[in-house]
Amino acid sequence: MIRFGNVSKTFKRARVLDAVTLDIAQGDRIALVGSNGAGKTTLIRCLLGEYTHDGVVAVDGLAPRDHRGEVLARVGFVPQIPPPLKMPVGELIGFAASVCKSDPARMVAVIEELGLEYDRIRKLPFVKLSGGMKQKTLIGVALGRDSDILIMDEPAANLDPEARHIFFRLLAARKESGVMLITSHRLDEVAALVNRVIEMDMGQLVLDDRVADSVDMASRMRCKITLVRPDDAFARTLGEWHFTGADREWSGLVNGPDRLRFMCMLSRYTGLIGGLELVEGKEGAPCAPVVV
Ligand SMILES: Nc1ncnc2c1ncn2[C@@H]1O[C@H](COP(=O)(O)OP(=O)(O)OP(=O)(O)O)[C@@H](O)[C@H]1O
Repeated sequence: MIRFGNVSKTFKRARVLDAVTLDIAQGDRIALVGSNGAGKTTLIRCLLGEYTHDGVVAVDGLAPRDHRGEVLARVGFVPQIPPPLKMPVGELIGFAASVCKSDPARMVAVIEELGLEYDRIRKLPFVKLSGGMKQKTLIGVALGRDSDILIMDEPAANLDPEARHIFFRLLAARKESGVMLITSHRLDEVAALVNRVIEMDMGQLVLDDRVADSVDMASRMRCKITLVRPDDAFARTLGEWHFTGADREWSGLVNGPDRLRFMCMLSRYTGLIGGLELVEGKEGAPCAPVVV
């Protein structure tokens, strides 16, 4: 459905995306992770047709840069940084709904579900809302419409715990539709929602892991790691995961819901890992080897 082919982006002389090739299919729910400045937002902006770039970006064969209207008509988007719009919230909702051919009441319903009293904010200029209120309003706009591509750039960063919980519940209800791409610094928070994890580092894809569609909360994974050489930092990290061992041999258990976070951690140390044995099983039951 979405294709990035050898996409590179340079700002002045800084190469921010470096030959990114990635295919995204209908049904993919992707956590896009990576450290600050890795290139996640830039990749998204290329998909939205906002930046010129080298290489190919296509949504069902259409280049977003040349067919912005057609592509954006399919995209619900929550930006990381809210735009500094002076128009009152009510006007913004009315405008967004008319552009998306949606019913403003659907957007308002999401906003209220996230805990905002719409009547109290509808006359306020959007730019004067708090960070969390802006984010709730933008989530309302993105989720209160039909779209088969949902792109969210750190959407939960400013939400209070109750709103985060409701937000992820709303997303879980849309799990079956189209494509979801969500950037987050908290993989644990989105782990249960996604079926693919893509990690970026310095403008490149460094991990593309497809995971089981539903994480079995009761499962656990027995893991044995052999290092090519001892490493203090890795030993400390494994200690934090309650692994035991010394020098080159380490072993421990990883619970189902932590699986993605664990894999992401391992991906940072691939150069150090000489051998990896993963054995999966249910809590209390003997583990059967599935991956060696
Ligand atoms: N408009 C721009 N002009 C110049 N440099 C830019 C621009 N946008 C992004 N960059 C640079 O591109 C690099 C990648 O930025 P990007 O926002 O894509 O990273 P990110 O992975 O989304 O980071 P974060 O997790 O902090 O949001 C950074 O070094 C940033 O300074």
